[in-house]
Amino acid sequence: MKLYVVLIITCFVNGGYKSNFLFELTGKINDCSCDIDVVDEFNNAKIYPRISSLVLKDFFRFYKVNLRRECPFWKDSSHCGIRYCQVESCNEYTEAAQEFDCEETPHQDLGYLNTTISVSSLEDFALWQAYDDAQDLFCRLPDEDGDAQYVDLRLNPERYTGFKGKNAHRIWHVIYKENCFRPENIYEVYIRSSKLTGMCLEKRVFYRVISGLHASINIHLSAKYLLSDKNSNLLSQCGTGLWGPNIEELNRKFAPEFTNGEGPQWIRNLYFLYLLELRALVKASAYLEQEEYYTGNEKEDAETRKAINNFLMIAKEFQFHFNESVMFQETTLDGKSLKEEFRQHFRNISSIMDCVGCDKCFKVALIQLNVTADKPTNIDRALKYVQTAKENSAEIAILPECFNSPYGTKFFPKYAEKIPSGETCRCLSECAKKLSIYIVGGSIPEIESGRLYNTCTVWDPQGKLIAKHRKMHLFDIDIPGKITFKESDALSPGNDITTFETDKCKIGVGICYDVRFPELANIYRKLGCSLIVYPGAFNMTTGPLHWELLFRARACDNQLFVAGVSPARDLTADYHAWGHSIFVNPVAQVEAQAEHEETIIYGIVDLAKIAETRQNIPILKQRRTDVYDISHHHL
Ligand SMILES: NC(=O)CC(=O)C(=O)O
Repeated sequence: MKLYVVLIITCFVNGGYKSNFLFELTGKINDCSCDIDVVDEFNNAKIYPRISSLVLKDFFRFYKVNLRRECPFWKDSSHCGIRYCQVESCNEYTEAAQEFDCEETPHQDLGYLNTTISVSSLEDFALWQAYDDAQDLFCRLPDEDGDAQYVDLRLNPERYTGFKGKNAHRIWHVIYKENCFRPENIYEVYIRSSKLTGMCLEKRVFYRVISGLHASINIHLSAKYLLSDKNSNLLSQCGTGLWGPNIEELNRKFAPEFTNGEGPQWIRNLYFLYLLELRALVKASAYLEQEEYYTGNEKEDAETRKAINNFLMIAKEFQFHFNESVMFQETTLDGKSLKEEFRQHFRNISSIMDCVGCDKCFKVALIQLNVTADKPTNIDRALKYVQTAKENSAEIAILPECFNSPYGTKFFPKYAEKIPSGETCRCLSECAKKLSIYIVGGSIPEIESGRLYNTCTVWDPQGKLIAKHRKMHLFDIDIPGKITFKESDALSPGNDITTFETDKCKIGVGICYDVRFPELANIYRKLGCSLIVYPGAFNMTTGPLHWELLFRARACDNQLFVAGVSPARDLTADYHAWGHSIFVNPVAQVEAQAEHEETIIYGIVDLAKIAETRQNIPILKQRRTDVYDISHHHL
């Protein structure tokens, strides 16, 4: 058993916050025999310093959690909010206290989940798992399932909750309305403290625990608030903005004048929860004193054990513990069923936590550009669209194949540039840096050592060239009476597969005709790509025939996201592009598709969708590699 709950609560209650309130909180803690000041003194002097050092121990620092577990109660549409999961900024309390009137506009850095774990930590986790597996576990632990992963709590401070807009309210509504005991004829979501006394002790306790948890979350969010996101950039790690305490926010959440007088009661409930958890730890001390706190590092494990024992000794010294022995006294059927109801409600609330959207997604912009014969115009227009993409919160902007030159072998020598010294590259680099955005630079004719290539460059938000893909499969086709095209008359093929990393996921790159070759997409999937981008210019013959089919097929085969970005159709040009830029999800559904005119379409890459698809239709695990080798067959 880990001490997370009490750790969290005690950290919230630690001194300091009280002096920031515009109101005083003193006196008795409801349903307990102890004063606020007594708890403060005990906590600040004895508990908080110990917990602050305990949370740095690996055993507590790394927390195993399944971030992908389905919400069992409703389809969680907050799953993939734009940009990061975040807590909405709130203006004022509404009638229903503890509920804010919130704007939907996200604070851009809030909620970014940092899943960075060092290699040595990963090695340690394997040891921990082996150790856990060897134990006799009598119940199914919540973190047992295969999709659970460790997160480093130090890298994911409490400011992150994943709550967003209506979904956050829905979660609290369901918790309070459907999973809290309520006095009869009270229909508001939050029960006024004066009405709580109409319920028996057990039901009051339940309500106070939930309200205390809610208060602790709100205090934490105010304590680590995004004060300014000036220095942050879209794909950089969490924390590049300026974070700190927001006293106004704290007061808006708790001051009596903003909360119909209820805020101070919510804080009292947090104290109540603190006492209840302290008591729970003391009750479990016999067990906790024997726990090994195994992480594989003997020295640290011994230190952790020692620190826990010391902590428990101190906790036992506290004289005003919550007296749970007066609860569930009735041996009647009613008394027993109340206890069972208690258990069920707590279980439900734990499951509801899976409905807290966890953002593992990002927005990509597919820029269907009208390409002209004038190179500077093309570049200029492309960059303007990148700016629009950024303004619409896209984190990656993708340009079409041959975006700086008309598509045709006769044009390639004239428009070709060196990479990265050519003018197009310089502009892309500058733009990526200025806007702090990833740019997948469609493709341009490249010249190197006298050879021409059809090449895609990728730029990171610092303006650095992080990948370069030369079209591997040249577009040489002949459909009599329809279209004849021979890229190999002018171009040489590239010989390298190309991926690049963002801090969200790995991305594979192909160009147009490359999409027809499933092997390439298959390799990208094997390399761990979550998205494959194909700048591409199909035409009026092959476009209607195969464009959508191929993108859906690549997505379907590999259960990942696929984006195809075409130039807009220009009927005055030699080559009539099909357009129809397309964004396909891992279940092979078209999530966005353009017509043939110049436009931007957007797609959301939701990494959880990939995991879900692979779990639901596990083709990647069911491959019969034992029978696919044809070298043994007589053909
Ligand atoms: N233009 C291409 O490279 C490919 C294409 O149009 C097709 O495959 O069809």
